Amino acid sequence: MNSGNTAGVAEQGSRAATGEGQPARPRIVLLGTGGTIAAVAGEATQLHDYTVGATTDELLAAVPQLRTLAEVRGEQLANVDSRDIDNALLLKIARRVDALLGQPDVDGIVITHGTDTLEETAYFLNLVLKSAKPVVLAGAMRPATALSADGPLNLYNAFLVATCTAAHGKGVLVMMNDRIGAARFVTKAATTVPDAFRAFEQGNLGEVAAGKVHFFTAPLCRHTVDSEFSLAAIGELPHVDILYDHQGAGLHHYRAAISAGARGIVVAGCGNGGLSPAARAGAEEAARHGVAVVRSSRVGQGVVTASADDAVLGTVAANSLNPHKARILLMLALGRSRDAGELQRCFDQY
Ligand SMILES: NC(=O)C[C@H](N)C(=O)O
Repeated sequence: MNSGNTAGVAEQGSRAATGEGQPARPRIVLLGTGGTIAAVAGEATQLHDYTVGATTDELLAAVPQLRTLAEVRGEQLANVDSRDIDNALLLKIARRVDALLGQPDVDGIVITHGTDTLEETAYFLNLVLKSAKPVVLAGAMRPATALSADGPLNLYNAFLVATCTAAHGKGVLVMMNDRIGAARFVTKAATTVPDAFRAFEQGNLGEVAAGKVHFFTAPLCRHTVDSEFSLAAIGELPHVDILYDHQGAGLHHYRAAISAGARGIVVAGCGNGGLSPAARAGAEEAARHGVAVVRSSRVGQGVVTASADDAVLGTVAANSLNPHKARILLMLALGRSRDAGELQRCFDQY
């Protein structure tokens, strides 16, 4: 049985034998949140301007093969475009997943989700869930009504992964276009093609090929059962803004964020998290107001390294987290400490 960190073809899981001597199928909950995987359009050739609305029951009915893999129960948590997800809905999703994972009659969870902000929800779950049971997010780049819709196979593959013993303990996973991504590393890197999700520097954890799950590797950053963050400690998430740096940037964005009550600002900085004069002045002003500033990058790949300037400005380097994932971690880390050294430790470990 391949249930550890060894690479290879993974076994599908099963439970105790039934009365007929057949192993019972794992019990998987499908949580629907919306997205293009649940979207319909007027024409099969219409790949944009579609409407999110297909229910979890309809998604399950469209892929009857799921029942051969698992005992499935569907639950509709939301049905929205993922850009509509706010902190309150993010917490609602996380709390429901957490509660389900605590039930002995749930062996794993598949979440359908819009792809635009899928990596934010996946990374948040990766940091707060306290279970080794598989949690797999799947989406689609084409609506359910499209020619060559990618949703049904992404969903089937997500169930293959969620019912596979090797998926245990690998953190929250993302299943798109036959690839198994780690929530920590995967990012949406293209606007419309089905092959939109990549982990440029770190690669995929595995792949589904010919109906078999292949794991290549496991993520090393702290996650799930090894994470210090817990939903129980969170009332509401603090206000953290992302500001995009550029030539000719203005200080007014920083002032607006501070006066709107932000407790943290993530700067999508230039190159290796470099700050323009306005961003630098913004970081100084933020420090005077007790607002944490994290330097990420607008580049999209690579590590933002700690700099001597961080000690001067009180800023924190985002490591290899893109700005939107840095925001997720900063919201959680601020719930524990505002100290720049502590925040940097979090960015180094997660
Ligand atoms: N492909 C997608 O799922 C995009 C969609 N607009 C979303 O909810 O994020």
